[in-house]
Parts: sequence; C-alpha cells; structure tokens
Amino acid sequence: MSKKLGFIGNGNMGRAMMGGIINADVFAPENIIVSDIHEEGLKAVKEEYGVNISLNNKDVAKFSDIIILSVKPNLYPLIISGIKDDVKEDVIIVTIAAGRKIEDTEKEFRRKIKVVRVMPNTPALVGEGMSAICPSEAVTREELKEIIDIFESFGKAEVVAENLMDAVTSVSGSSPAYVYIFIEAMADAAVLDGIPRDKAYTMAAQAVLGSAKMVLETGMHPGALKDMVSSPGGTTIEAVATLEEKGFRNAVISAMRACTKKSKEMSK
Ligand SMILES: NC(=O)C1=CN([C@@H]2O[C@H](COP(=O)(O)OP(=O)(O)OC[C@H]3O[C@@H](n4cnc5c(N)ncnc54)[C@H](OP(=O)(O)O)[C@@H]3O)[C@@H](O)[C@H]2O)C=CC1
Ligand SMILES: O=C(O)[C@@H]1CCC=N1
Repeated sequence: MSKKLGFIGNGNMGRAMMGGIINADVFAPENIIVSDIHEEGLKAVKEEYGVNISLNNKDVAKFSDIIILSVKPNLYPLIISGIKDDVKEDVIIVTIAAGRKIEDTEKEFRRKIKVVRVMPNTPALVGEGMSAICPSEAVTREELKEIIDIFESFGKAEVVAENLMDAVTSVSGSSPAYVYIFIEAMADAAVLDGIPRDKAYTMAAQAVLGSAKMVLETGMHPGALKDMVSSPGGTTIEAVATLEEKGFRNAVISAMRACTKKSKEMSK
C-alpha cells in the first residue's frame, strides 16, 4: 500500500499489529511511523522492523494517512486533543480501545472525521489475529476495503455492527488470555504426570492449535468433533465428565459475560 500508516502507542497491541503488518509486507517500513513516551521501546522496534519512530505524537499526525490509536482507553481524549489540529484532512482514525464508541472519537475531533472502530487481538503478531471492524458513516467502501486488507494481513477480519463490539471484545479481543490459562493449566497437569515442562507446553499448545484448525477447516460442530475423540468407556469421556462436574462450560460463559459487561460499563 502506498499510503502512510501511523501508530500512537508502542505497547502490546501496537507492536503485535506492526509485527503482523510488516511480516505480511502490506506497508514498507519507511511508510510506517510509531510514537510512544518510551524511547527504549521505540528504538527496539526501529531496530527490529526499520520503521520511523518519534516521541512526539504530532509527528505521527502529520505523516500518516491512517492512524491506529494504540493507547489505553482512558488516554484517548488526551491523545486526540494533542493531534486533532495536525492530522491530514482526509485521515482515517482507527480506534482499538475497549469500550470506545465511534461517536466519542468523532466528538473529540470536533469535526467530521473518518473513524473505523476495530477490536483486534494479540495473535496478530504471528499472523493469526482476529479483528472485528466497524466503520463510521464517513468512511467510503474503498477506504473500508483498505482497512480490512490491513487487518486481514495478519489474520481474519469480520465487519460487524457497533452494538456487537462489547461481545466481540469478550470472544476474540480478550479470549487469548483465557486460552493461555487453559494451556498453562494443561501443561501443569502434564508436568504433574511427569512430562518435562517444555514438552508439556508444546503438547498442550499444539493440541489447542490443531483443535481450533479442525473447527475452522472441517466446518463440523465442535460437539461432533468432541464426540470423535471420546471413545465409549475410554479416557476422554472421563475427563469430559469431570470438566462438566466442575462447571467448566459455565465458568467460561460466566467469565465472558463479565468481560462483555465490563466493556459495556467502559462505554458509558
Ligand atoms: N492488549 C490486548 O490484547 C488488546 C488491547 N486492545 C486495546 O489496545 C489499546 C492498547 O492496549 P495495550 O497495547 O495492551 O496497552 P499498552 O499499555 O501495552 O500500550 C500502550 C502504550 O502507549 C504508551 N503511552 C502512554 N501514554 C502515551 C502518550 N501520551 N503518547 C504515546 N504513547 C503513550 C504506553 O506507555 P505506558 O505503559 O507508560 O502507559 C504504552 O507503551 C487499549 O485501548 C486496549 O483496549 C484491544 C485488543 C486487544
Ligand atoms: O483487557 C483489555 O481491556 C484489552 C481489551 C481487549 C484485550 N485487552
């Protein structure tokens, strides 16, 4: 893409997206700029990816055709007030903050502005991200296509209505954390059973990766796939019965509802 891309915030999510975009070769490093308040982290990404860096958010505002605001939600008003007079007329502002509505961003710019609200996730770094995308009315179809292309360069992307963004945060934005806990717990049990820890992580993570691929690539119902593993009177059904007894399903559902609720509260 010949446009110029800017990141404000060089944290976990900003770096994950930048890594994904550079690995996929969507933007040349010289067409990317990132700002943050921490010089050390900026120097590290310049070293790793060859992108432009700055300690001044206004440099990102002046350079970029598309700006991804990759800072914590509570910092958005401050960041926007600092760049609003320096952004290009036709700039596209991409927001990724949990609980930040498109209208909040529009109001803070105090003018008609193109906004795309996205909820990505950190597996972007390894090209397996999941992003939900919602454009504001001012964004053209071509511009939306460009944004989809960026987010599809490091994983899958779906366009959704804005009222689904809280639920999306739970099912794909935050969910890698629940999956890491599951992998950690499986590995701990394997270590308890005598498997060396490094092998335990590989085995648990590869089982999660393979199972996810089965769901995505066979199109089969997860329940049917579970049944294919569970031999009558065998080992798997013992584990499944214990998970049901301990409320595994319900723990996941309750956790995700808490996540969605928190995202809604943050939107107020
Ligand atoms: N992490 C995730 O998995 C996901 C995060 N998000 C969203 O992404 C956004 C960023 O999250 P995350 O990457 O985890 O956060 P991080 O705190 O890791 O990254 C934000 C970075 O911005 C820096 N920063 C603080 N103030 C400024 C400033 N004035 N100008 C420029 N940079 C500044 C922070 O420094 P310091 O640390 O000192 O504050 C930090 O380095 C959030 O809005 C979050 O809701 C969305 C989906 C997934
Ligand atoms: O925990 C958070 O608030 C952010 C949003 C989704 C993932 N991390």
